Amino acid sequence: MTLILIGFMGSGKSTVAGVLSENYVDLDLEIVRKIGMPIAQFFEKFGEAEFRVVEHQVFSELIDSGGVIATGGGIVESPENRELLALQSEVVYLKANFSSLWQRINADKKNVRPLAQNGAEIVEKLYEKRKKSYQGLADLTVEVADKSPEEIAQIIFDWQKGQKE
Ligand SMILES: Nc1ncnc2c1ncn2[C@@H]1O[C@H](COP(=O)(O)OP(=O)(O)OP(=O)(O)O)[C@@H](O)[C@H]1O
Ligand SMILES: O=C(O)C1=C[C@@H](O)[C@@H](O)[C@H](O)C1
Ligand SMILES: [Mg+2]
Repeated sequence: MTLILIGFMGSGKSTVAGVLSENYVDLDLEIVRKIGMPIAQFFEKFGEAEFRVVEHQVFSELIDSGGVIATGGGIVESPENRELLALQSEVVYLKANFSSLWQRINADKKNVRPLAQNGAEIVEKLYEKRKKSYQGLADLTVEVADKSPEEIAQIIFDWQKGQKE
């Protein structure tokens, strides 16, 4: 069984995956490895549609790896990825209100997110558009805005344990 974290940019998928497992797979990092350049540069050169093709390839190769996967915020954009996610039974949605996410995205200088370079209103529209997909595909939803990564990881561990009992 693969534990898959989904949610908007800044929700903490990569951070929480690191607490859950030291061997977690970060889909964005795997994509960077495959394309040989930063994601922002790939968007500039080839555009979002091409990025989604690569994202789907990498995701379908790793989805049955059995560990923990931190997806990118746009994993639900492609219908093919939504189909893959619907077949999984440990999809965890890290949910937060937009203003918390926007604060985190802007404070995070380490990661340049091409789709977050637009103004808050445009990014919020993207958030509103994706919200239903994240929620609809989730087996577990965790409210993350007021919790530490460790608290979030503990909630997920406890839920997983309950699933196995
Ligand atoms: N629970 C938390 N509380 C406070 N800050 C957090 C929490 N989780 C993550 N952060 C911070 O928010 C920022 C975004 O986190 P992270 O990169 O893990 O998000 P992500 O969901 O993987 O984003 P993306 O979709 O762009 O990959 C980072 O600076 C991280 O340190
Ligand atoms: O929300 C998105 O569409 C994205 C989020 C990031 O994790 C990256 O996968 C990329 O920047 C696209
Ligand atoms: Mg991430």
